[in-house]
Amino acid sequence: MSVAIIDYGSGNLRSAAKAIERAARESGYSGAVTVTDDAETVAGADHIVLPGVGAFADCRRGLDALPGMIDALTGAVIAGGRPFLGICVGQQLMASRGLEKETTEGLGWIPGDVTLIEPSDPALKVPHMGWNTLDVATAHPVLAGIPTGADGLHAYFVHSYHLQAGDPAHVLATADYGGSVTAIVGRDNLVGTQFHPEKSQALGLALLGNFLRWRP
Ligand SMILES: NC(=O)CC[C@H](N)C(=O)O
Repeated sequence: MSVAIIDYGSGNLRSAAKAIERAARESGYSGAVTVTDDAETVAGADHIVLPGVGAFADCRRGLDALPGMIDALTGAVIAGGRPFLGICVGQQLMASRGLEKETTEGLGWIPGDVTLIEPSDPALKVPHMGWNTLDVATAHPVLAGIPTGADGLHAYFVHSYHLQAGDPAHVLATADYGGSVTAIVGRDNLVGTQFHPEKSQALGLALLGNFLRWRP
């Protein structure tokens, strides 16, 4: 058993790795947690996590720059059906395209574009930065046991863009920020969070533990 966290120079990996290690300990996950830039390690992992901060295009370039990584990732996740978690821009990369500053091709796993959020209330600043609750559209194993809705636990967001899925069934949860903002996308063995589970305290720890237990 192993979980690979892909290191493609996008930063923020330490906090993601630490949170996943803690979730692994607390959920009794016995596998290794590895931060790696090696395509073969990703190809052999049982669970795969793609974090990401910064601009969509920079993240795409970073991923492309790792020899064999896109093929290894696609092989493991799409052909192999291994459980995948994208975090923030790692989640945005699941889309067909990112429209941040320039148009950049995504992995195309969740049809749709990553577009600027436009809160209806001008007092709400972009980036959307801070804590927000989740409204669940479709119950999902990674959300098992997590209180959601207005009285639910809070997730931590830092973003200006979100994934507008072409198929509404791919949006598993939203947050309200002057309108609906995509919070979690997914289908089959794929899941992605716009918020940062590694900074989302109780909600994040529970979600990461659920992800490690997930056998889609
Ligand atoms: N938090 C970030 O790194 C920002 C992610 C992405 N560029 C967005 O604004 O949606």
